[in-house]
Amino acid sequence: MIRIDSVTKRYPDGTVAVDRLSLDIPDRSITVLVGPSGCGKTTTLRMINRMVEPSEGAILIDGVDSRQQPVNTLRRGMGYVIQNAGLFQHRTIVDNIATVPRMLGWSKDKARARARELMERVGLDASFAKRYPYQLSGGQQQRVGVARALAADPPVLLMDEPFSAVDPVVRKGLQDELLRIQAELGKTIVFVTHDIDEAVKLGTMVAVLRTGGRLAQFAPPAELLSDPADAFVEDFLGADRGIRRLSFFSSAGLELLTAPVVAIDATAEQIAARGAAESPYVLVTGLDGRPLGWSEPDRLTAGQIDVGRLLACGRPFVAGQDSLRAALDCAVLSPTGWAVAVDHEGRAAGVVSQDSIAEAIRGAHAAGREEPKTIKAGARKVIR
Ligand SMILES: Nc1ncnc2c1ncn2[C@@H]1O[C@H](COP(=O)(O)OP(=O)(O)OP(=O)(O)O)[C@@H](O)[C@H]1O
Repeated sequence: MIRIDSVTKRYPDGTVAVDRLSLDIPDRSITVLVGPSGCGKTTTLRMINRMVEPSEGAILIDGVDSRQQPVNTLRRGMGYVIQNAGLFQHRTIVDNIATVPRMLGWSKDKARARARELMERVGLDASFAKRYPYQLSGGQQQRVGVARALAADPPVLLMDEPFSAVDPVVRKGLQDELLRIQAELGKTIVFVTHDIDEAVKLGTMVAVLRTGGRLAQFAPPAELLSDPADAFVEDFLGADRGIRRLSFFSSAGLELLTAPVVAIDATAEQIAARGAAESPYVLVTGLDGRPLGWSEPDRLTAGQIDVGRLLACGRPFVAGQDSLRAALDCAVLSPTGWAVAVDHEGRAAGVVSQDSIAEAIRGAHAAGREEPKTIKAGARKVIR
């Protein structure tokens, strides 16, 4: 565990960047530092690897004051990733990634083999190995930055706004990749961002800092969204935190109706029977079970169902895997107001109305109120 123990940083010009900050950063999880510009996020991160020395207080790594070990030893255990990756422009990708192993005295072959293995892990095609950084996109360079930080297999990764300079689609891909890498490798990651959505998506724990480097709240994201500590945190979280909180509730408990689902080769009797079921619409599927579209039952003619005349079924959600937020989104966007649930193979698993989803949300909130406040770090993950 990394313990930030009542740390203050006062720069020589008198600026107090961090003010008596205390945080316990749990192992093998992602802790996000978030807050407005100038609130001391970068300063805090840099105090962990001693690029900046605290003016007061201490940082303990597994109970030992970080000043008790040589700074090089400390940094060897901490990969560091920054915005725009900070790659060496005159080195190939493979040699950029091999930098730290080479510094540690690995042979060139061994370091390059390790670099190639990491390229695959961060989703970079092997054909990039011999290229130079300028021949890669911003998102690809950022992946190289992550691979380079992982090269010597440090237990800790410090990441300072690593994905801020790339477009939203690439950024989402990088975030998903980081979550996957974290699940696979179990690193202790401290991640700085000013983007609260990124913090909520990535963080096992989120520390919200306010200007002056003071801690406003330190909590798992679901708790942040349900119980912001004060008006500052509430404001920082933004207007739709109620909807965003639904990302933490599973769709597993939704009652799916299968009666209103008919296959494209349905008989007249089957269509008539479905018409009497609980929904004013039926969902037509292909012979493979995949949803094709909605229709009112009396508009369907057995044996002659015209797929082109069906109402679009929109994006379905994966029953049990996706969140209540995803299910609600599907229902809101559906022309019928009903969401389509599919299984992992994309076959229709049933349909669900907005009313049922609203009921499930009420149930989830009621259950949430009964839960203990302290959620164990690492015990939760945003569903989708
Ligand atoms: N070397 C320095 N000398 C004096 N003041 C500094 C120095 N570095 C940072 N500061 C000040 O300390 C405060 C915190 O800066 P820091 O970079 O840690 O904030 P931040 O939250 O990471 O900001 P941003 O999101 O804009 O990167 C700011 O007011 C900044 O101007």
